[in-house]
Amino acid sequence: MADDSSRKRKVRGRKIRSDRSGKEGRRAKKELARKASKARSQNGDSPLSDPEEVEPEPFVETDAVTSVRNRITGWLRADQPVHLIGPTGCGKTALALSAAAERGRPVVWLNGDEAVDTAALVGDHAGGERYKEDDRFVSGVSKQTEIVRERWVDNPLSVAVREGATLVYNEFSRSDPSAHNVLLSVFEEGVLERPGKRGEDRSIDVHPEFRAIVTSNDVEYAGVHEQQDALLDRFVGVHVDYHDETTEREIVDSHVDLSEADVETIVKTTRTLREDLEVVVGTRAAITAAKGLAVFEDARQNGAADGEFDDDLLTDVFMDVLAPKIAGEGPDDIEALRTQIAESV
Ligand SMILES: Nc1ncnc2c1ncn2[C@@H]1O[C@H](COP(=O)(O)OP(=O)(O)OP(=O)(O)O)[C@@H](O)[C@H]1O
Repeated sequence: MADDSSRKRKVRGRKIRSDRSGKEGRRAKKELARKASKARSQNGDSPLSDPEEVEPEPFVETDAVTSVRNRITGWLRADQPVHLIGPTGCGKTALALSAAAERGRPVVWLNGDEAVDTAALVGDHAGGERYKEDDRFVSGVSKQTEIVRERWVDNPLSVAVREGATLVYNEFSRSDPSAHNVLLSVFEEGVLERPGKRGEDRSIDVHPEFRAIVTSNDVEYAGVHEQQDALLDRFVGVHVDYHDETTEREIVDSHVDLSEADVETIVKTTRTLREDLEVVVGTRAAITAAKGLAVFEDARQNGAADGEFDDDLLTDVFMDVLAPKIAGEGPDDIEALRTQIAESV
């Protein structure tokens, strides 16, 4: 994403820095969201989650961000499920949620992991209700019947296809590929089969407004959790890369209360580390480092200007932020990471 495409900006949502006008703005926005939600339910839609409320984090829109988001919403309008592929922490989830919110339909959120199977997607029997009927139709003779009524509980995919929601399925490639067989008939035939369910409503007709956005890490996309081609072919794949420097600065700035010069230093350091290190250094790392530097009072050398942090502390902070990425590795690797960070800083 080019730097020059980031001039126009718009910040939506909540900033940590809060002033009176900000609070009033949020109150007005909440009120609008409440009215929108009411209007939607009166139109027959089920407000599963208010699209205004699925975006509690600040969302920065530069031209570059808006352009990717428009590609996503465009494909959704063309009734194509969208697969967002990109490195960890580059902003896929934020984009997916923003595109979903833009549609003004209810949003259903799902996180992929090993434990997600077909039942976790479509629903399951949640035990049975058991009761006894005791007939004493002839004096002295009694007939007892035990009745077990099964209770079925729908899970996110069933709810989303029925209600015409936008399904945001984060890190979907972390789930077992066989769990996704049910998605094939959803995209192909417009029908969701619920394998465990008995009776006439075993399948659900997919609502015409149902849409899906899935995200995956570009490493896992090609890794052990490879999903079946037949499914991946149904999606359009939108590749998302790290944002340009100006956008990253805007994003960090929207999350913390630091001066522009401070944010600039943090983002520059993050981008240098991204080039120099083997571990993935996403925008999330920049935000976390900025949150740390905002609270550590000894972050500055005496008399240092905005944007100048104590080198050792900057190293410590980025070390803490990135250390989880080499968790489980030996002391040599930890030391090597520290040395590399110190050199880059
Ligand atoms: N446009 C944006 N406006 C504000 N914050 C953003 C924006 N894009 C990304 N962020 C922030 O950057 C961080 C990383 O973004 P996000 O979680 O969307 O990345 P991701 O690519 O989905 O990461 P992962 O691969 O780990 O799921 C989050 O804290 C998010 O709030």
